[in-house]
Amino acid sequence: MSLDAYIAGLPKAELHLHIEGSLEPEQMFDFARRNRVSIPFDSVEAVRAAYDFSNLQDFLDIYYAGANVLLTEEDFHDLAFAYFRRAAADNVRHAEIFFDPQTHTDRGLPFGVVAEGLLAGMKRAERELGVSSKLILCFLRHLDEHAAFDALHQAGPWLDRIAGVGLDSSEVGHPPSKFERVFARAREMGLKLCAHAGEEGPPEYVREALDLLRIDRMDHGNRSMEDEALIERLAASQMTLTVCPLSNLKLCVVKDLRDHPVPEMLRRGLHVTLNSDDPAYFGGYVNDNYRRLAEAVGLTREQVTQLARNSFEGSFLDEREKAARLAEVEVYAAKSG
Ligand code: HPA
Ligand SMILES: [Zn+2]
Repeated sequence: MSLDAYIAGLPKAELHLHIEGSLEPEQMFDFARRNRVSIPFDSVEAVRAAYDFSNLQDFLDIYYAGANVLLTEEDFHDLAFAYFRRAAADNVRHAEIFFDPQTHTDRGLPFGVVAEGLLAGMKRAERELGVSSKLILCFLRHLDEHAAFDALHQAGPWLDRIAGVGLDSSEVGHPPSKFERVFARAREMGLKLCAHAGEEGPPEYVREALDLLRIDRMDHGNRSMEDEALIERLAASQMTLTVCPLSNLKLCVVKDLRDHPVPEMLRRGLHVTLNSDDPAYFGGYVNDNYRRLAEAVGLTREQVTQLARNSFEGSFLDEREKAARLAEVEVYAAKSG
């Protein structure tokens, strides 16, 4: 069996996926048409041509504009279910998806329209595709602390169906320290904590995410590799890093996939996972990330299997569910060996 075929059938979890970043250009046109919203493109090709980014902010400007076509509960349901269908085709058995409520409530949508639509799509995916999932509310870090508290407050009626909080959007200039109090509040409420750190921001931001936000999982974390003490700390604590190779390539975090830090992260014993981030914008879903990285840096089958194990271990599933999913990985690895 080729490594590509092995990757295709390997059971895996996706832990870093912005649901708004799964909005494919075709869907953008469908939603715009049915909601009578105008978009500044005349064809799917023109949209794809605009996806040429030189940094995170370049991408975010287009990503937030794309979200304007999402208006109804049905839109959010359809967006989520389409993602799960695509993920199921990659043998993603479990996904923990981020959403950015402030992007929508700031345009006048009720929080409940977004949450109910996404939760309905998640429920249907569990029922029809057998893909389990959890929902993570991300605070936009370019906005202030008060806005983050407001988003957490608005989430109140849905908090029994929200697994955790995250921190995304423009990193540089918006350090984790800005959100220390709202993360402390989320922790008291029993929510899991994630934060994007070290995508473009310096190792100091990674340290703040660990020490001030006290995160359970780190999104990206690439620039941790510039700091020896931080590498050792991440290895010792086995902090899960949700790394996104094709995102890193498209946003120029790495110049070439051959320079990607994952092999060094694995060599240093970091608990790394592979994820798609914003697949509609970055040119690939989970299996594309595994395959393209494996090809570029020469991952072995054993390394690929370890990445899949890590994805379940790093999830917010309970220990019994984790064990069941991990057993599926071992059965697959043994059968395909
Ligand atoms: O990769 C990302 N980084 C920061 N914010 C984001 N929002 C969507 N994707 C990203
Ligand atoms: Zn992200």
